[in-house]
Amino acid sequence: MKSIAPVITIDGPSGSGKGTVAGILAKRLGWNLLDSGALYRLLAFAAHNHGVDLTNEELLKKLAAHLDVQFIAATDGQLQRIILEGDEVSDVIRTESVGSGASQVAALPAVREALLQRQRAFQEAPGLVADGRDMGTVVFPDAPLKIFLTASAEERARRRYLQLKGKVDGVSLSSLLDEIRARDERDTQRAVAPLKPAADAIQLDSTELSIDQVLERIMSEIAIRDIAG
Ligand SMILES: Nc1ncnc2c1ncn2[C@@H]1O[C@H](COP(=O)(O)OP(=O)(O)O)[C@@H](O)[C@H]1O
Ligand SMILES: Nc1ccn([C@H]2C[C@H](O)[C@@H](COP(=O)(O)OP(=O)(O)O)O2)c(=O)n1
Repeated sequence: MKSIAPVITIDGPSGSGKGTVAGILAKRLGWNLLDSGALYRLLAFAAHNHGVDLTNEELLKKLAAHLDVQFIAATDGQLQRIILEGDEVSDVIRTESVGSGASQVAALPAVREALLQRQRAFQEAPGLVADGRDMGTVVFPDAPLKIFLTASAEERARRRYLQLKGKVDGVSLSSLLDEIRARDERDTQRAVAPLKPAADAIQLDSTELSIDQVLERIMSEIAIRDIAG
């Protein structure tokens, strides 16, 4: 019988720490990493480059199905790199305007459908850490460990502000808070695969926790389940 690689899903709103925690966990376990939000960001970015309107579901579906993207795994001292149509876009897709575009295209059912198999293809031995909004509910419903990571909107905006300050011109805490709230609203209210905890997810509020404390909690859940060998 073909053994199926285990998956740890980490879902939650923007700025809760999913990407950071997923990246460290994948490295620690020696597992593959799926940053599913990057796929929606890449699609929004590619649509902009090709002059495709973010409401044109038919064309976005085609673009999603043919997205020419490579994820180059993190190495010591280097984060994962993302290449779109031959160009490195690891940093440019991280702006809040691309995030907002990602949230818009992500509300379209045909786009989500077109990206589903691409995401499931990341489930390879020895295991996968997958972060996003619907990893535990839709993409990997059988995952043996599902985390739903949250934090207050104020704390998430503060984290984003610290992250972007000095790198991006004109960032303000109050506009980041507005953008985060608007994205939360769109991501939780959409009809298809909305942001919500899976029934069997462990909910972790990181507002008062450091990154190390969050990791410690997740490592203890991994140990309890004995899923990482
Ligand atoms: N528990 C935490 N405490 C303080 N800062 C954090 C915590 N978790 C993440 N961060 C920081 O917050 C920012 C956003 O984290 P990120 O992992 O990108 O969130 P997400 O992927 O959920 O949007 C990063 O700069 C990260 O270092
Ligand atoms: N599995 C996913 C991942 C992201 N999305 C959408 C919704 C999000 O607002 C955007 C961007 O996601 P991303 O995880 O990169 O955003 P943050 O790092 O949390 O700010 O994409 C989604 O609908 N489903």
